Amino acid sequence: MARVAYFFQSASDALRGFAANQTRTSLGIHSVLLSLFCHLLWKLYVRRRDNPRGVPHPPGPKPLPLIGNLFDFARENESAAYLNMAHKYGDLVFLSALGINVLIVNDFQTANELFEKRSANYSDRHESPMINHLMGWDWSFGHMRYGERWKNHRKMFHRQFQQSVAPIHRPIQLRSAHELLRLIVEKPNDLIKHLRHNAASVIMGVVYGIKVSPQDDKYISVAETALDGMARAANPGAFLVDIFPSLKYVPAWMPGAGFQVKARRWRNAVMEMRDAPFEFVLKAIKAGTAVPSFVTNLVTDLEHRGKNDEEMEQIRNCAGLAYAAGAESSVSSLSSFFLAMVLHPEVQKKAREEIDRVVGRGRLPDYTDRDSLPYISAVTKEVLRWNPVAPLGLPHMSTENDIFRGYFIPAGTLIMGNSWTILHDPENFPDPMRFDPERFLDKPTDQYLSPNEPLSTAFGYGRRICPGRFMAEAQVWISVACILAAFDIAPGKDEYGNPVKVEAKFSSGMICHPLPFSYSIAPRDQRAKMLIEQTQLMDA
Ligand code: HEM
Repeated sequence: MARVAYFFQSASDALRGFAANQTRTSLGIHSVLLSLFCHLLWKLYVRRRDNPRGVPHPPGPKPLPLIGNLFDFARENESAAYLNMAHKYGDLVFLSALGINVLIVNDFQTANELFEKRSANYSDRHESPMINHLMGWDWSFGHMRYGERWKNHRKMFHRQFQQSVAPIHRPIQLRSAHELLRLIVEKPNDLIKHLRHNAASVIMGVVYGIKVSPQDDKYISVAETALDGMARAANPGAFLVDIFPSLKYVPAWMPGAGFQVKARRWRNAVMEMRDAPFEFVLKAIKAGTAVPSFVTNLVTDLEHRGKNDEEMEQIRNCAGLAYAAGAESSVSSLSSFFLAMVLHPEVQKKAREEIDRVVGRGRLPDYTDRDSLPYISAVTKEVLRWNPVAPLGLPHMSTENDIFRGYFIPAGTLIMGNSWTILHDPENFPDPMRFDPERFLDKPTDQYLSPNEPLSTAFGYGRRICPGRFMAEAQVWISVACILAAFDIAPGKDEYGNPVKVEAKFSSGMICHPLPFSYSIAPRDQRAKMLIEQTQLMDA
């Protein structure tokens, strides 16, 4: 199963990995050092040219000669490492190594000033030669440079997933939540597998109208190969071509150019992931058997207005990205929810009391209950805050040189909004490590996250903020509501029948998952089991 470090790996990993792996490459170390030297000279020249008065960079650890802050980039426990730096250096922390500049933004107001108020300059993305060019991800607008092409794709995607439209996806989300309950009853030990199937079935249903199979689905297998390739390519220092982009012109037959062969194999999966379900829907439209979906609606509308190849390509690209961008994040959020419930029986109890009082025991909750279940909404928000899916956000890139609060931020700097630090700021969220839904109860019960609310940082920043967030949040909500209505969640038992001690520990990397933990999950009682079984008939 693919673990998606989606889009591209953090600059820290790339830089640290380069240091670790360069000796293993068969390309001569001397030519690498020479290229590096020329690269640094060029960067030095650019720095003098662009910043002749030597305006200081934002504060940060003191760089060493030549290698800069190479060893200051955190490689594991990133959140803790950057939180420590935030304590030492403040809202802005600047790191620089091998000509790559990284700015870490640790405070909500500062993030707002850069990503919202100066969004024209802080909405670009860095292009990875391996991922974007050689592996073929250049069609994905999540990877695209800021500009007309990105805007057109984003606009199309937004139209189908914006706040006012997102509710039309709810029937599929509700059905998938019910299916998740049934799968858990059937095989409670395969929880993570079921969460992956759940994410895939919502996205493939909404985007293509395709029903995926819980076992060995052909579309999902291809997507997983594609995403696995991206995760590997994003591994620290995996491919020198990301440090020296001109290597992308080296032909595949040259010694040491194995990366070209791998890139070609992954590229096939990337293109099939995008093209196979799309072609299926085109055929279904022709045959008159297509069901309403993102692709069906847009293609039918386009054919009505007169075919336009560019727009058709855009539909194909937007649809292809939805699974790549959305699946793993939804899995991460719901896994964190299960971990939180194992650790907090008192939260389960309160949630269940609310559900039983409002919904009763004769049915499962649905979206019509949403306004009457504020505690469930608070649990959903707390899940997104407690363990943000992308703790360091996805790096944005600055397009032009900027002076901000008297500091020089060069063009091409990677800006990481430190969502973890922002969402654990004790001023906004007292006792931040505690999983405590009550903190959201006295706040307005708006269902959706606005950019003015710190919690929105769980979905990123400014013009790049997650365009799937309305659907994503609604999916977490309905899953949380149905699971709490139907199941008891507890720590697993050891061989003597004692509960296993569970701690909240999370993986490193771009997308953060809870590390495997012991759990037991079973229907609350016979009545809950019956309700779960009945969903099969209701949704047939
Ligand atoms: C709980 C689930 C999710 C979380 C926490 C999440 C979070 C994020 C974050 C942090 C970003 C980066 C934003 C930035 O660069 O500042 C992002 C980007 C993106 N997300 Fe999500 N996401 C989720 C689900 C989804 C879903 C279900 C979809 C699709 C239906 C989706 C589509 C996208 C796309 C297309 C981008 C790229 C936007 C761009 O570069 O313009 N996400 N998401």
